[in-house]
Amino acid sequence: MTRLSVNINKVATLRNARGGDVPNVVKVALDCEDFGADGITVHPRPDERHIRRKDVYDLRPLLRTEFNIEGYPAPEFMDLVLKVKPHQVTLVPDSPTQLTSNAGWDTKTHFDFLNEVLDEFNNAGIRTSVFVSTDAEMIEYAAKAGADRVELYTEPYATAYPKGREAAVAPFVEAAKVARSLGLGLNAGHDLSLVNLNYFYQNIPWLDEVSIGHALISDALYLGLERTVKEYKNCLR
Ligand SMILES: CC(=O)[C@@H](O)[C@H](O)COP(=O)(O)O
Ligand SMILES: NCC(=O)COP(=O)(O)O
Repeated sequence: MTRLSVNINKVATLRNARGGDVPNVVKVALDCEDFGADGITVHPRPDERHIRRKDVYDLRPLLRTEFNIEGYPAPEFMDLVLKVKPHQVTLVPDSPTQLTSNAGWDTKTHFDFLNEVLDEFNNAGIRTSVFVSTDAEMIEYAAKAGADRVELYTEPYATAYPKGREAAVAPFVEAAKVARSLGLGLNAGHDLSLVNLNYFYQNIPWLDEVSIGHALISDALYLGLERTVKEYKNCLR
């Protein structure tokens, strides 16, 4: 089964536009779970422009599904994750001011750093995932560094999909095979949508998890949250 983890960053972005507590991030997360989501993802950034540290603490005791925290492993982030102890931490190589994630790790260049960080999370009993491109060497070094899983950065797939979906998915199928041969679990995310998700899943049915935020929350404006979560779940069958 491929799990759907809903990324609720965009819900927090909307809330923060006015201050206050509308929409309520915790309620939306719990509703996503009720509507069929298998997990909740947050990506707290250092400037707290969407998910705040407080949201992470508020969510932890109330979630009933898997909690995935993504981010760059700066000391503040590591401290937060080690205190909150989510089911999974996903390491992303974003700089503090970055608009959104736009690349996977160079796991070879940053091997020693990743190895140290992964050790800390592994010792704390938190499943680890490393955000990578489809480059086989990057996946191999993620495994050597101690990752339990890799998350494939799917923006290039989403961008190439309208021009030709077979060519778009081909490097991801190869990367997924490399990950499987190394015994790594496999996640995917970034710009996945109702348009491109089912084809991705059909080609890589052994995917463990997709995390989806931007398109899903945008679709919910038209379809409503309940129908949207169900439609994304249907894409994973
Ligand atoms: C790692 C990844 O692809 C997502 O977490 C993405 O970066 C979402 O972050 P934003 O919602 O800040 O764009
Ligand atoms: N890990 C990817 C994620 O959580 C959501 O990315 P996006 O759907 O907001 O592009």
